[in-house]
Amino acid sequence: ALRARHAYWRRRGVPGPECSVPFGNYKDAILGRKGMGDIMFDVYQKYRDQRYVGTHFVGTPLLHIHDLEIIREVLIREFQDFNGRAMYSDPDNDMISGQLFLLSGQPWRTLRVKLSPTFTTGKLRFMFTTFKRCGDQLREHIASEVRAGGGRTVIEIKELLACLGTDIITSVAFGIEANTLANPKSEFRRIPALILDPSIGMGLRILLAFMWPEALKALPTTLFPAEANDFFLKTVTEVIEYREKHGVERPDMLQLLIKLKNNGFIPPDAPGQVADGKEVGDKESIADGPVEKQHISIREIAAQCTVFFLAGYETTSSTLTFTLYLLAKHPEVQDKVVEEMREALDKHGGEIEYDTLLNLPYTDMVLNETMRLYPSVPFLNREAMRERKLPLTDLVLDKGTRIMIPIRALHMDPKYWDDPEEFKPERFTKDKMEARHPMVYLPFGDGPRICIGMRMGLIQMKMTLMTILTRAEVRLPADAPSTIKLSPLTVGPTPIDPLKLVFTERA
Ligand code: HEM
Repeated sequence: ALRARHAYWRRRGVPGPECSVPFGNYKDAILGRKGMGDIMFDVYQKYRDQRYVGTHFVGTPLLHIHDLEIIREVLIREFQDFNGRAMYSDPDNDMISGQLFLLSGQPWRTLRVKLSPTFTTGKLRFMFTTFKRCGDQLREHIASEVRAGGGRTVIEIKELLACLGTDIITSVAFGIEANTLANPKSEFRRIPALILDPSIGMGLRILLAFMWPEALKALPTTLFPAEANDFFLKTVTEVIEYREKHGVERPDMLQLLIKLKNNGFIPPDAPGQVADGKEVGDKESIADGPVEKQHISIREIAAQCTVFFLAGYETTSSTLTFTLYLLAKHPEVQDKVVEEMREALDKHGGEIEYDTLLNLPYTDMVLNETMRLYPSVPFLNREAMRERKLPLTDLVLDKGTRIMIPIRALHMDPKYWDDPEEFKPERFTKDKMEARHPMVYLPFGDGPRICIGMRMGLIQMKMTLMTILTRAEVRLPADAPSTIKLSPLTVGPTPIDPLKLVFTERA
């Protein structure tokens, strides 16, 4: 029966690699030897010139899109027919799985419209004081380490940035100051590690959530360990009850979600403020006309805060880890970044404020180049919401067909990038970006389902880089590895070994 299912794409004339029984094309991912993104990368290398390619995850057919115009149709122009994720989501039995990243169709649309006002530029400005407090703690932490080392010290940056990322997102999403930089044993470090640290058990659950959700639903387990689900629900419930009982308000995301719970909407910004994913043309717009009042329950808030935590913490802290590593490896780039930052600081009275971070074009280029080499999410996934032809082709897709867009492979294709392995921020000057097809670079996805936290992630990363680099110079130690070894057990790029950098006080 499996052999017959493995003929699914061949019967439709779709090219692709041979399947083996029982795993199809994903044996190495299922056995924990390679990441899902690596397999899509390999398929792309072999079938680079095919517009699309079919593979099978056990018995489930997946369609990989390589052609940039088809990608644009799926993500943007024909989005209404491809808005789903085709992922595991079972909110009735597994509360945390009722969250934005996992939903499809109308439930996704409704929730995205409700949550978008949380992520506008106006709301980011409102929450910035909360970010900044964490930045101040980071500054103190680094200063005291460097002082203790007599002006120079070695710091393991993966852990440092994970603590900082945890503190920022815990503060902004849960309204709690965890200060894990000072308390590394906090539950806010231990619990997310159960989900995010490389492990066979979690790796397999996430693999199934992406590729074979029916199997995960049939198992007597939730997506995340029960201990983590209970922890997130309990935390959110307690904080909300406390705030409501004592009339406490705080500039954070949770406050906005409490407003959604009680009033059915989040107050809009002044005109001209935009939310990620909402500046799209009529056809792609997700909200037609005014949004009705829609309340949200405490359990729903807990599910969203949890995804904000996981999506916001892991992506930004790993991108920052790679950025600092690359800047340590390329001191001339680091010098230019610091020069730009110092000028911006001078213009803003020496303080890191929201506005200080808005005009840092070279730093933006460096972050873009880092996310090209190490995209936090190595592929995008979509679902055909009805039977229809794949845009710009005659291939008829069944309803529910899973579509994969191998962004890391596109980011590394020599057809679009000279010397793709090299770190060259100059690829991202305005002119060069305008000259390139927009679909060859997709670190935040695109279309109405683009990362909802893009601006927040970028602001957070620039604040952190400015906090660190204007006070300390970072360099690779003499025994540093020339490349970073990545875990095959996580979806995003996760360094296996500790990553140490030398921090020296700047004059
Ligand atoms: C470096 C930082 C980040 C990167 C590279 C990143 C990347 C991504 C990507 C590639 C997607 C999928 C987009 C698509 O399917 O087209 C996504 C979705 C998402 N991201 Fe981010 N992200 C980052 C930071 C954040 C932050 C800070 C938050 C929240 C606090 C966040 C929350 C989300 C959510 C909720 C979704 C699901 C959106 C939906 O399905 O409608 N992300 N992100």
